Amino acid sequence: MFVITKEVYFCYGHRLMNHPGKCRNLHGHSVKASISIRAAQLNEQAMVCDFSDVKACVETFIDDVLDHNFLLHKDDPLIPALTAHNEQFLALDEHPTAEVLSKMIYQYVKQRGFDVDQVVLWETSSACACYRED
Ligand SMILES: Nc1nc2c(c(=O)[nH]1)N=C([C@H](O)[C@H](O)COP(=O)(O)OP(=O)(O)OP(=O)(O)O)CN2
Ligand SMILES: [Zn+2]
Repeated sequence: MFVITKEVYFCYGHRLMNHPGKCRNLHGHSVKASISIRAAQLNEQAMVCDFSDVKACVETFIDDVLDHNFLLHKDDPLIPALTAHNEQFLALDEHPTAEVLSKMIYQYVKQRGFDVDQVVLWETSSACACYRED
């Protein structure tokens, strides 16, 4: 099995509403997502696939949905105030943890036909979450 990995960088604000510590406060991260694609056989270019194809796929999702957005749980009481002030946010069914965001990226890239091995989201330089299946 061959595995390639492409890294992409982006930013978001969020909070973890039920967190017992400081992560319940509004704060932001400048993060790295590592998207790994696998293949049992290489293509005619001797590649799993081109790094740039992975980048083009994932950047569409990240630019449109996650980058410089404000990620909140759908029950966050801030949402009515943000809506009233016409501020942008993304309401999620789950808390916006690194685990949830890595799964969102995984599912998007998989839906676009890539055989995704795993997605790792580095939320800080010392903390990451990984989503994979099988
Ligand atoms: N399993 C998870 N734990 C935490 C998440 C998460 O998404 N999944 N998120 C947070 C915070 O949002 C934020 O990422 C803070 O993380 P933490 O590593 O605690 O950040 P610090 O910089 O304060 O940690 P240091 O130990 O000082 O590096 C919290 N937990
Ligand atoms: Zn955080």
